[in-house]
Amino acid sequence: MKYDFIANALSLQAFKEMDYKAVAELALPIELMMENAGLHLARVIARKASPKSTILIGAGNGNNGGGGLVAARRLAAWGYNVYLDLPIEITKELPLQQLKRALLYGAKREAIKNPDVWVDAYLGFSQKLPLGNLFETIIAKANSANAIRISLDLPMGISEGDSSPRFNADHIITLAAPKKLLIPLLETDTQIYIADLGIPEKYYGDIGVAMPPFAKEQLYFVS
Ligand SMILES: NC(=O)C1=CN([C@@H]2O[C@H](COP(=O)(O)OP(=O)(O)OC[C@H]3O[C@@H](n4cnc5c(N)ncnc54)[C@H](O)[C@@H]3O)[C@@H](O)[C@H]2O)[C@@H](O)CC1
Ligand SMILES: [K+]
Repeated sequence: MKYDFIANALSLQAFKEMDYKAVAELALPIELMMENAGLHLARVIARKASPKSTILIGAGNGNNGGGGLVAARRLAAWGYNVYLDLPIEITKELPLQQLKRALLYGAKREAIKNPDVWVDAYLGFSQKLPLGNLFETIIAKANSANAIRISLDLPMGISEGDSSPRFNADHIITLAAPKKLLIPLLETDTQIYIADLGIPEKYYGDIGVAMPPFAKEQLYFVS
């Protein structure tokens, strides 16, 4: 039976509670989950890119950005041409560490104008709307670019309680569980994947939902 995205979708609040509980109880460092998130993201990007593609990874000063920077590092290691768009100074410890690594691996700090692939790891589940001018300008440029657009976790511009311009993702790699905020996108051409971060099945069961079928597919393709 197909996994029911809608029946198992979580509010952001419920998702964060499950996620934080697993982190606290299982001694799971965020950095470990970020490494998994970034690798899943990099795998999807690598499938969509060609060896000559230019890949622009937009990263913000948070854990969503940190995941994007892990992907930048992995892709650079595989030989891809990786560029970084860092509209906000990266100051927080984890994303800063990931930035240092990505640069050492050869990613270039340059917001190129016409990338073949444009990755949105600018903001994730802690984004506050309205986004503000800086990010709205990036969204306008990205949405009019002739690029494959890929978002990590939640596209920038999608959050609870508001509507805003949003990064028009062709592909979304959402983390660990389906999110209610993504349900309207099931009716569109956007392709959604759910990536396993290693949260045990029990944590899903405890809040009354089913874990995506990660035992078989750790990067589960929804539609
Ligand atoms: N267990 C976890 O919490 C994990 C989180 N991960 C990733 O981390 C993301 C959440 O990370 P964070 O909580 O660090 O936050 P985000 O990366 O979503 O946002 C970063 C920061 O941006 C700032 N911000 C929010 N709205 C803004 C706006 N409109 N303009 C300018 N700045 C704004 C906030 O200060 C926020 O803390 C998830 O979406 C996911 O991608 C994963 O990497 C791994 C595990
Ligand atoms: K994002």
